[in-house]
Amino acid sequence: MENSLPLNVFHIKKTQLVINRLHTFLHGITLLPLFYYRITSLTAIVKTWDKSTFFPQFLLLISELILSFIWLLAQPSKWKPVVRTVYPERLPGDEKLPSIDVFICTADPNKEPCLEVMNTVISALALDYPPDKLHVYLSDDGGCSVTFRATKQAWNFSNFWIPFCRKYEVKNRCPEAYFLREENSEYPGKCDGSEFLVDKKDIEERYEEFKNSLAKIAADTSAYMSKDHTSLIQVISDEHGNEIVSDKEEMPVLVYVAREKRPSHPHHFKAGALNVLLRVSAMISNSPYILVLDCDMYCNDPSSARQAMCFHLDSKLSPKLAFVQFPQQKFYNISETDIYDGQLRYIWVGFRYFAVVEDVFTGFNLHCDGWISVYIEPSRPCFLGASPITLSELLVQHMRWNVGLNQIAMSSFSPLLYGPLRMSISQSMCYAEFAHSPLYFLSLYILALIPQLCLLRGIPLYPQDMVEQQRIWMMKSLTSYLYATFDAIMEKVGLRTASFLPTNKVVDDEQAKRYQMGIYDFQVPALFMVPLCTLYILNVASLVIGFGRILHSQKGNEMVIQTFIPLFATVLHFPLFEGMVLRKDKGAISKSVSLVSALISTVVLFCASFVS
Ligand SMILES: O=c1ccn([C@@H]2O[C@H](COP(=O)(O)OP(=O)(O)O[C@H]3O[C@H](CO)[C@@H](O)[C@H](O)[C@H]3O)[C@@H](O)[C@H]2O)c(=O)[nH]1
Ligand SMILES: [Mn+2]
Repeated sequence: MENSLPLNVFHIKKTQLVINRLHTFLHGITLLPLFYYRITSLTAIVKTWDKSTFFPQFLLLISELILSFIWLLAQPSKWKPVVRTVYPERLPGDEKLPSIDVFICTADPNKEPCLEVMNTVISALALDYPPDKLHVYLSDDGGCSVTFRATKQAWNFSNFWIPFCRKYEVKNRCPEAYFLREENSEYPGKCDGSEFLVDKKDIEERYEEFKNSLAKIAADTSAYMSKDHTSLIQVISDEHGNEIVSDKEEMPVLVYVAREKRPSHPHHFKAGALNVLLRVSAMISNSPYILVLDCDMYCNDPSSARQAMCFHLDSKLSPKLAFVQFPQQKFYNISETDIYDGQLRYIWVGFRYFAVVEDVFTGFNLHCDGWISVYIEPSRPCFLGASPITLSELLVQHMRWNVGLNQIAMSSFSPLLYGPLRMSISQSMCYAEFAHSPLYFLSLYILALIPQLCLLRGIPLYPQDMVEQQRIWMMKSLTSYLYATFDAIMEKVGLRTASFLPTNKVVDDEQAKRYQMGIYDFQVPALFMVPLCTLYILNVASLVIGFGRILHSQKGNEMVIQTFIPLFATVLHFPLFEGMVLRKDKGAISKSVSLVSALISTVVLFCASFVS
């Protein structure tokens, strides 16, 4: 009988949707005057053919076009944000669940430590899924005896680890992470009693033994990676002579696979390894679903497979569903950067070799063929990966990804060409955003060089009236708008009647002269000048103090971006500085205004230091 309750639901994040769309709209609107200015000034330059300004303006136009292009491509992915929730407890009984093959790839024991790889293998073996329906395949692209021997040790340890996890419903089934973080408190019900403490001590000792055995293997086995060897496929089983667990629980299958490699034959890296696993698993377990993991991505939540089944067994989704994707920015080893990806895919496409980002490319092809995918971000991350922790590793990793993205962008599979006929425009745009993101380099080089060189040569690239507009708008906002609001409120509550003060049309010669020369006339009532001068002094003071802090304190880095605002204000309103300090003419800011402003600023600064 069909269960009437849904296995999964999704909600549109309405507030996020409104914010995103508003942002798209506002950003889009602001781009228009920028391009209008760029194009009109370029046409004017073309008419006079002034080479010194044409090239910088033209390069800036290119840079802004690229940035706007990628910005535009990024919009569909923000258009309709959704959250998905799954109900694994509504899944049919274990006997009705389909079987799963887990693929784990490793390539090089020198770069991917055996202990880490084996932890991933063990966490996959310990998934909360019927053991007769779970098969874990480890592809060893290095074909190293170290990895092979370590796999056997991992199997031996799992024979104790898995029953322990099942008995105490351990949530974190990656042993290294479990012993590191002591998560028992999550399940106080199961994990108090003295029996637990005895069992835990026992399993902890076994884990130490396991680690020692790996260290021993590493010490006396060669980590040589042959590029010329036949294949080795072995279903790992209990070896004769090993301690036999008396009441042995049922275990999943673990298979070690080192594919054949020949120097003359391209092996296609991870995609090649995955396709070999597809063929090998077809002979052994041939499960309809596969879970693909990198060797550094351990299972952090044993229910991930069941969570994915909430989509695959949903009769509305399943006919078209190619894969379930879990979030890509969850790491166990980092502070705040980078990417991992754990995916469940149907056996269909084999994995595409074409580019070194086989994950993006395979996903793209599946979507082009009419398959759909779902993305789920549970509050407890299902998988945790390792991210590079040195700049060098990070830059190399991103270079590989971007080589792959460029391979796609520059081919006939370019998402904007290949996609729109096969999938929706918005979906093509999402892939195109990825594929074209390497182009950022061009924009950034232009922006990092051209305005700077033009500044040295005295060539203006942005409209002059933009500066004036900004400056006057700020002056008006800080004074006229403020007082106008007060006035209106006072009038509303009957404390004052509104009046129409006509603007002065009498022209003073000196004032007219200054106006013609573009010099500000600061003969303005103190009521207007004092707030402006006070805020200016405060901004300058905070800039100076802030810079000092950045140079002298360790946490200074956090403050860098924050100095941009006072820096901008200081530069934009430089005429106020001239008016207070440098100018001596009649239009300068009066001494009394400067003095009062300086006094108020000091009081504010004093109070601020008092508060902190
Ligand atoms: O010839 C190879 C090279 C790599 N790998 C494995 O591929 C996985 C990913 O390699 P890694 O060096 O960890 O690359 P990352 O940049 O961290 O991986 C990201 O980028 C890859 C595409 O470049 C995707 O395959 C991964 O899923 C994604 O997490 C690892 O398990 C490797 O062992 C192989 O099996 N054979
Ligand atoms: Mn990785």
